Amino acid sequence: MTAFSTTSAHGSVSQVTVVGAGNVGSTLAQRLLERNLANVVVVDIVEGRPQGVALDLSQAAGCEGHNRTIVGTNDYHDTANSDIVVITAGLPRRPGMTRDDLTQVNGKIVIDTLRQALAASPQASVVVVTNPLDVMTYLAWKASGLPPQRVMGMAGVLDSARFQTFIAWELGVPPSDVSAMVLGGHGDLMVPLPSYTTVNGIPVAELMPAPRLQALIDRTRNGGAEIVQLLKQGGAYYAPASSACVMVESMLLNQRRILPLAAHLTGQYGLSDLYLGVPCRLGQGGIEEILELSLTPEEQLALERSAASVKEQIPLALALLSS
Ligand SMILES: NC(=O)c1ccc[n+]([C@@H]2O[C@H](COP(=O)([O-])OP(=O)(O)OC[C@H]3O[C@@H](n4cnc5c(N)ncnc54)[C@H](O)[C@@H]3O)[C@@H](O)[C@H]2O)c1
Ligand SMILES: O=C(O)C[C@H](O)C(=O)O
Repeated sequence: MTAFSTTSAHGSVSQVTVVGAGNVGSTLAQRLLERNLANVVVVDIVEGRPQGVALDLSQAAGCEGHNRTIVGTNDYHDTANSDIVVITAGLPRRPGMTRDDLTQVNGKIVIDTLRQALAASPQASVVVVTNPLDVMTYLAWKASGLPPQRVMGMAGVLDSARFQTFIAWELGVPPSDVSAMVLGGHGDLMVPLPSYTTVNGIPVAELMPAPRLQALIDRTRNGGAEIVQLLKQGGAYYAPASSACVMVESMLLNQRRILPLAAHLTGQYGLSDLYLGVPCRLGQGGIEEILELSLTPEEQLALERSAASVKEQIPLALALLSS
């Protein structure tokens, strides 16, 4: 069991609200508890679901040796004074759908749940997980009225973890030896960056032929859809929960890690007025810094294409704010 203890700004044990007690939300709650990172309140619209998840996870505490608590509720009052709110509420896609097909239905859920969660925890930072990720994060930022440093989206950590895994399998090395970087929107046009991907410092392009590397890039771009196809109902949740947990941990422990995540751009990479996956330093107050990597002309073009496809969806999402 980890020995550290996380405390919030007000001196008590940190608290995380997880909105949505479905696959991603309940697995994230499990990760947070079992790493002893925070007390968790999980909230969902379905009566009984968050309560059942909380009871089940509570009964694992002795076996897992953690001393954090979890409450399951349908009432946002029970989530009061959380340090971080993670939004996982919303529909996952089905085989054949794109993430963008979820904009209308999930946009309404994100606005509604975020407003209720922030009314109870106005000091919280927000991590959005719900798809389509970059557009939902932008919508959450607009709906919240919070500074952009406190609203971010989880996808780059997941996409990079997938790239890391595929490279590790290809080369027969442990995943922990691979450091991978994927930028851009969390869609088919995401931008895996071999030039910033290494195996213990060795650029990945030196370790495999170009066509193999391209196949791993393509598999990474298709990583979510591959699992949606396999599961038939719903999408990935173990690696997404781990990825969200990494972001929450970096904030709660003020690790100030540099992680790819969806951040609000105001001219970085020549892009503005959207949320897109870029490397950020993540600490207690949220996003402390957006790092601007030097990209090749091809990488820059790929990032711009990815940004354009995210931007296309923004008006549709913003219309939900006034409906
Ligand atoms: N960003 C990423 O990388 C990433 C990764 C995995 C999943 N996702 C997305 O996360 C979302 C959740 O995925 P999942 O697999 O957990 O789905 P799920 O269906 O298992 O869980 C979703 C939960 O949201 C709840 N919910 C729906 N409307 C609600 C509301 N108004 N208030 C409170 N709760 C509400 C549902 O009752 C359900 O329990 C999906 O949109 C999915 O596409 C994103
Ligand atoms: O692919 C999905 O619909 C879920 C998620 O975005 C993922 O990448 O696993």
